[in-house]
Amino acid sequence: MVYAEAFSRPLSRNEVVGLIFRLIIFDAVTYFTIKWMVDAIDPTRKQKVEAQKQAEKLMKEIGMKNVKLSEYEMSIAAYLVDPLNMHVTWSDITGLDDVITDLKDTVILPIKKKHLFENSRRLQPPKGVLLYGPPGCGKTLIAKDTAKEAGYRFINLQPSTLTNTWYGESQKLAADIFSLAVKLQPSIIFFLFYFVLLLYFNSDHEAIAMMKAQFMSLWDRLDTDHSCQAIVMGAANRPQDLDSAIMSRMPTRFHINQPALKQREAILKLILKNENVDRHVDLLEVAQETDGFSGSDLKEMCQDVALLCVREYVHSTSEESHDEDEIWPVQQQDLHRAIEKMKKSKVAAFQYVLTHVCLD
Ligand SMILES: Nc1ncnc2c1ncn2[C@@H]1O[C@H](COP(=O)(O)OP(=O)(O)OP(=O)(O)O)[C@@H](O)[C@H]1O
Repeated sequence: MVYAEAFSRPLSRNEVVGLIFRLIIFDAVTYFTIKWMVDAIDPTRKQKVEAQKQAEKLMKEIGMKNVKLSEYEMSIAAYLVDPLNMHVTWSDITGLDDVITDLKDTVILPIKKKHLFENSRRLQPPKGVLLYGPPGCGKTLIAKDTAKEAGYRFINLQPSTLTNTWYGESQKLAADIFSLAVKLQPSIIFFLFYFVLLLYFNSDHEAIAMMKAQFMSLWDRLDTDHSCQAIVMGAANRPQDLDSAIMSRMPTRFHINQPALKQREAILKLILKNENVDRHVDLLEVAQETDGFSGSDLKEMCQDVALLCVREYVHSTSEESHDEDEIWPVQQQDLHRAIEKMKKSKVAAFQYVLTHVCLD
């Protein structure tokens, strides 16, 4: 009754201003309350805040602190590496000379000599490059070296960045991956098309299907814009698991194979080059014993050997007499023990995957 009376007469100017003011306050309080509630129940909130801090630090380091980034761009930029801060060189990779030469000619040359390709419609730096082969054989290392030599910023996209998004957020994230690559150009976005990401991409969930469609169309836009200096590089263990839409966008492909005997010997030499190794150690014999090992397995095995030598030294001498220079050199039998240990752990890991992943 009171209200009816109040609204039956025209409102004064002050009353209108007061009403608008109250409405604004009410809307603001509602907005911030809902935002606070969404943030409070968002399980990825903490991760996002940390990513934001890291992204701000990295953007400052590359002299782009005034470039405005969205929340999703921040979470992707947290994995940015500036080529000037990359401590990798081609000499960190061995046994892959043919692949590296081919990659330098097909990917790096058109980037570095862009002016020679400017008037050509057919010869443009590739926008989609796929490195495929077994795990631990140097794909990530090669992608980083490519970015370093080309002088491109390297965005190492983590599968969790895509898959940990809320329902409905993934489309926004897909758009922001590409907008960030453009803002940070020249840049390489590096995807690991592994188990988690493949499950995600191959899902027939409606929201993911929409995200994928948008992802592909943005990728096409990047591909057709010749002035844009951004490349998508992907790594996959089994290219046959990749969707044909993804494969067709990565026509430049390189097979990174499991290292053969001579390559394993070269990788062992490289990994052990600064270690104290007994001069009687025969690395060819070690390479023969490590058939089926990846570069990453060899690295892990050598780290295990180094640890073994330190451990044995520490246990066999008193604490007062510990001296780094006295740790005895790596012997053939140390390497042999580490190989056997590694083989056992590979079998155990394989059995675990068979029973827990394949049978689930
Ligand atoms: N050809 C190689 N020469 C020298 N080191 C190598 C080589 N291959 C692998 N390594 C060693 O193994 C580590 C892992 O390699 P990298 O991460 O590049 O492999 P990947 O193929 O990307 O593996 P994944 O498929 O598991 O992601 C490297 O940091 C390096 O120490």
